[in-house]
Amino acid sequence: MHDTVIEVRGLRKTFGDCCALKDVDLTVRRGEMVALLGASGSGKSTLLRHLCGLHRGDEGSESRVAVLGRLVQQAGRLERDVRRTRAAIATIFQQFNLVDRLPVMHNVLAGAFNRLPLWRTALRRFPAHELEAAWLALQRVGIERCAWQRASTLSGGQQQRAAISRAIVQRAQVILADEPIASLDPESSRKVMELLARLNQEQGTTVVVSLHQVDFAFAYCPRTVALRHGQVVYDGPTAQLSRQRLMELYGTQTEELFSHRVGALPGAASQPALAGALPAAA
Ligand SMILES: Nc1ncnc2c1ncn2[C@@H]1O[C@H](COP(=O)(O)OP(=O)(O)OP(=O)(O)O)[C@@H](O)[C@H]1O
Repeated sequence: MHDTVIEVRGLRKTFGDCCALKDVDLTVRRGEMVALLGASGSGKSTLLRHLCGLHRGDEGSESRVAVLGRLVQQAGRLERDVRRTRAAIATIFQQFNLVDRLPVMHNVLAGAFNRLPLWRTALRRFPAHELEAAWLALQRVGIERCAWQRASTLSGGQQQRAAISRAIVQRAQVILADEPIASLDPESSRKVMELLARLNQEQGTTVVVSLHQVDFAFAYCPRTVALRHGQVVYDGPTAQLSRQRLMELYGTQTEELFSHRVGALPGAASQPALAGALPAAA
């Protein structure tokens, strides 16, 4: 068993004349829940997409990404058996990545595709134990009543919970969540973050979640990695990210990182030390 689950070394990504990631180094250990914080355009999505091989670093650069002890990419080239590594990584995106026209149940069962023969997934003939696992996963996130609705009929928060159910069925060891709460109301945001935190605490799933709002990082993520202009500018305990430190890191962009009252977040109540580090709500 590898204690290091995510290892990024010298990751560099250039889009045209925009250097989106500049020699990023990152190590995430098994069972961590890490917030990836930064203003718009700081490189959060780009970094997450490199972790699962949806983006490749600059060719010929020193860039190296390994997940669960297996190489994902090196020097801008994807590893040949990246699919095997991806099978253990669940991705949850801001724009709910479900198949709209399919029932929620079938979307959740997609988490089992990696271990089912192709004919079963093509004909949607799922073994009883997989159906049961999907049902239990839907129960766990509290949307089992929506199981046979089309995914498109769910609210944004319910769709994110369906995506979390799919990650459960996938038995993912790593969840990469790219601004999963960006378009949700505060109550739905809280539910989604609580579910991610519970998976992390109860099953030891390693979670890296990019967030716009620092308040949610304080409430749910013990560690924060903060990006600015494609560089890691802070990597450490979220509790040590005072408002002043954020001002130093983000300057005029700081306000963009605060959008909710942390007092409204139950998780924050259990971390009173963090609340003192937060600014008064606007
Ligand atoms: N496919 C692309 N083509 C060109 N430029 C891109 C592409 N993807 C990202 N970029 C640029 O890379 C930089 C980092 O973008 P990224 O989406 O990673 O930021 P982000 O921190 O996730 O932002 P947001 O919070 O707004 O989603 C930005 O300047 C963006 O314009």
